Amino acid sequence: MTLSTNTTTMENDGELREEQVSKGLSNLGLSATGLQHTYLCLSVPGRDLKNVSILCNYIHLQKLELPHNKIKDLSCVSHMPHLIILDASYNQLTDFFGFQAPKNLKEVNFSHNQMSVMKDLSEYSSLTKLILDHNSFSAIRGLEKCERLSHLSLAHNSISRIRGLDHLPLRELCLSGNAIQKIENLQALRKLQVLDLSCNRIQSLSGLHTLYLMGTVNLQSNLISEINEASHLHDLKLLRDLNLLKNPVQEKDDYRLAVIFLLQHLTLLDQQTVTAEEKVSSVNKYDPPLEVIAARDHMTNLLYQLMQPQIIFDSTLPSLDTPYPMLVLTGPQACGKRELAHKLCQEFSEYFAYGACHTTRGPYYGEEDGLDYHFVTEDEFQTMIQTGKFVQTLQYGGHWYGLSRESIERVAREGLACCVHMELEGVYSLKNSYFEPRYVLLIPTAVENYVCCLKARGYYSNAQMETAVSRIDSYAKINREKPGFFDNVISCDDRNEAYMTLKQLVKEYLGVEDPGGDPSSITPDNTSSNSTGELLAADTVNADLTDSYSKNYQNKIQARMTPQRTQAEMASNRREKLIREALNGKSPGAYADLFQRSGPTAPSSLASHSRPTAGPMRPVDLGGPELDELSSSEESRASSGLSMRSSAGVRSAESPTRESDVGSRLNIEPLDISLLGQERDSKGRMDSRLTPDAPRLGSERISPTLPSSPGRPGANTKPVLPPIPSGRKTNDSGSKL
Ligand SMILES: Nc1ncnc2c1ncn2[C@@H]1O[C@H](COP(=O)(O)OP(=O)(O)OP(=O)(O)O)[C@@H](O)[C@H]1O
Repeated sequence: MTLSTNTTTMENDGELREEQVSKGLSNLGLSATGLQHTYLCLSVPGRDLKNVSILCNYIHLQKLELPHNKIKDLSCVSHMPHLIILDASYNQLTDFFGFQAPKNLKEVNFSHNQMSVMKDLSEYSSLTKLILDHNSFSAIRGLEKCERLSHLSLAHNSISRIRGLDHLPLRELCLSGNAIQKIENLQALRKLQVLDLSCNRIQSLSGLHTLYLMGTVNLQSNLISEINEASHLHDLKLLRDLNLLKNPVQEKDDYRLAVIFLLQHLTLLDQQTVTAEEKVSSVNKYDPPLEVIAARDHMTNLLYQLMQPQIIFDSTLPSLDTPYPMLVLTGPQACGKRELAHKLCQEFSEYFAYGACHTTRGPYYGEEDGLDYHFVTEDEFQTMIQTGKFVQTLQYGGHWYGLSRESIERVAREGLACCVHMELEGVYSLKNSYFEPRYVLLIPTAVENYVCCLKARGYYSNAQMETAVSRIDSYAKINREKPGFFDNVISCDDRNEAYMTLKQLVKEYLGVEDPGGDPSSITPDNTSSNSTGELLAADTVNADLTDSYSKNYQNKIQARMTPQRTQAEMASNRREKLIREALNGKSPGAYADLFQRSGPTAPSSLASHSRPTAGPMRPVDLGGPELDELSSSEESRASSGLSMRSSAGVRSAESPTRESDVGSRLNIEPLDISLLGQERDSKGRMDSRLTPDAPRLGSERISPTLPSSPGRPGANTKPVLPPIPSGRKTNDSGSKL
């Protein structure tokens, strides 16, 4: 602190007198660091002084404060070799540093004077702070050698270009109120922390992206009109305070949220604190996490569904307590999910049928409406959303995709499990629903092969391909970080191998032998019937799926499907007839036991012990409530579980052969995908074929009694894997084989 003179008498000629000096003198001072220093200070503010030549005699002054006077000449400073701080603001100085350099001069304030030209300050190498506001400078120059200058202010001058500051160790720079149109030549100011460029004519924020220590940027009252300009500041991780007030960009819709999204480290925007709520809202709006996308999608579809007139018993689908078996193949676009789903449904037609989604994209070559997708217009799709037809939807690659309730029901009415394919968001969305599918992730591990597949299709732009490739990581990350999210993971680098693995997996789920017998025994271009009487396309297994698109994939599929569909239809009709009869009490037959007991809610392969081979069948012990405890809900289940029962994985108690099969199958356990994720990490590639025998870590075992998604409705009451239908086979007379 300095002591100011209280002198009341002042000579009219504006000359500083001895007695004023003596009153204004003080030898107390505090250094900027707060350490006590003894400065020899003179402070004579606001006395209309014009002539301070008397100060030539005060050669020991270290701090001189002469603000708010009318001084035009400061040459006396040349006689103060020890001067450290000089404040000559609000005077009439025209000469910039019009004195010989005091060797240790550190801080100078010449603001509110009449200077117009900066001169070379090479001799002032000790300068740390220079305030030159409200002068008439039109260019910055002469500072090159000021190697300690950390604070420079040239506000309210006539500067139109930023230059002459290269490599200065500036921490604060103020160029407010000039005529600057462009942020330039600041790249080398690596230590800059505070920048004030307010009240200029700046339109773009480019030119700041390398200033990594920047914490505060004031751009109030400029001409910034695009929100995207904020992305130039994206890499400035220490930026906390940004002021864009009075810029045209403020008029943009959602300006604040958008800027907060782009600059998530901000704590102050336009002089207002950025709240945590704003940060969350901005992320949810501009880059919603998959969970949020899925939650919104689920909410939308559920709400629209609930808004429709409800029809009791119009659905064969289960309720919250009775999961309907579905198989969901997921993975990045063009990884072959759809082909594998078709193939699987074809070969396991007694168990699965393909659930075709709706899409607004046009059919690719060879695709058929109703078989691959239901191709609909944008309007039709939106109408379907608003009439509550969808279980989930997704906008992907500019098109809508949606799985309709009817697509699933159509399959459920046949007594079959529905097999669908979808992207990750769809999986998240389904996990919100009352469906409890098994999710099999098909993931490319050889990226080059995958890119080749994408290119081979010839449908996708480079950007689309890049997106698809980048999503591989999303799938891998989730698999790694959320053990149990996918029930199984299969590498799809080789489609044939992938199919064999998938098939093996499904057989384990179902607990069946190969429905097609030994595939290697099937010769191309023939069909044969296997032990169960199913017709199999001859090249089902051996077909080279990798280039199936180019080989008119559709024709092949159709050729294979036609006889089988007939077969499947016959089987379905038989099942439906039997179920109806059973419900009417006419014929207990093959389905009677389905309505008398509670079916297991996870594949028997997960059970830890075998069941008795005869007598009333008990559910596999999954660590859940005992059969007796469940019996109270059985009647209601029986009335609602029309197709669910037939597809609930209940095995026949009357089939010892199958029971013994079950016993031998009890060793088969679900693949340990958490381990697989780790393997992929450590090896860079997953094993292309994942077998149930794959090694696993005991601690990472998936417990069948664990809820698959904690917090999900019903998750605490259901096992992780819902049942796949037992695929009860019937001969023509309807009795079990
Ligand atoms: N209802 C849906 N919800 C979410 N994703 C879906 C849905 N229907 C289809 N998809 C996915 O949208 C993506 C784009 O579909 P597209 O038909 O272009 O690819 P595809 O040829 O079926 O891919 P793939 O060969 O992997 O099956 C695919 O990954 C597909 O699985």
